[in-house]
Amino acid sequence: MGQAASDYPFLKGHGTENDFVLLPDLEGDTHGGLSEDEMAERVRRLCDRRAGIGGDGVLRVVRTSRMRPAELVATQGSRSEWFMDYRNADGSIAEMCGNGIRVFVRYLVDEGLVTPGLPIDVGTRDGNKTLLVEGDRVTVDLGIPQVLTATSVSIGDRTWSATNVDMGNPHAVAFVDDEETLAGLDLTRPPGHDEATYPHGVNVELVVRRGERHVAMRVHERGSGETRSCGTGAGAVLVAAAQADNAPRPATYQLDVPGGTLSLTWTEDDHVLLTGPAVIVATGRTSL
Ligand SMILES: N[C@@H](CCC[C@H](N)C(=O)O)C(=O)O
Repeated sequence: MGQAASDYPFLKGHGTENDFVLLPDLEGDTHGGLSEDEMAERVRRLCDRRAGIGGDGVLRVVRTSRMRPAELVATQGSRSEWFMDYRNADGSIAEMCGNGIRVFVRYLVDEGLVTPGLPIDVGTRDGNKTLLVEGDRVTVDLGIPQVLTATSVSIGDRTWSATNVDMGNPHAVAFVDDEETLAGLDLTRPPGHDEATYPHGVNVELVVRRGERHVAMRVHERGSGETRSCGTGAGAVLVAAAQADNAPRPATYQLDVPGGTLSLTWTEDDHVLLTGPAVIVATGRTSL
């Protein structure tokens, strides 16, 4: 009789339906021994929506001090006790995940590992992020965005000029004419983009206006495909919209995504704050 593959705990959660498999690995001894290739393969199996659990990405929850020496460079000397080791559904590593980190902190609160109502620090490959949990809402400070040289994106035979926003990870934000255009876009494949501008790929947000300080988006995420929300993408949309509107700071926008609604503020000191729900919906064990 063959030996059963060893199983390990997981949780499933989402923030405005940007969904994730969480892997508690607090001491780094459950997944920390895998090579990068083995971990990428595990992530692909977990995120598979038919043969796996299903998700836009994986959030490994690990103490910063328990990251392997080879991974420590990624923590950028983080002062946080907790590190969000994030991977996209295709197994690729990304610098940051704005919805994922909110779900990550929901897990820490539920487990009694941090205190709600007080600022919580989490390390990421884009440095330290600070979050606040207030009831069912979780706010993350996404830091200071960088607006880079304008670019363009294309879908089918249509091309739009786009705002190039670095939120720690790369984004291109394009405004389309109307709701009908937005609803009709084919996002089953990555939108065309300038490879020289985005040598490591890009997350593309397509946006329409719905009212004053109120916009809606669809998103194609690098490494995950079309998702129902994207937190860093939401931050990039805020920046592009507020710049286009010449909005005084603090500038607060409502952003509708297919999976719900997010609130965003660009503060006087240049930080982008993202607020919305973040929930855990299942827990279990798997040997995937
Ligand atoms: N869904 C995330 C973004 C995840 C990373 C992204 N796909 C990338 O490769 O940069 C979010 O909520 O920010």
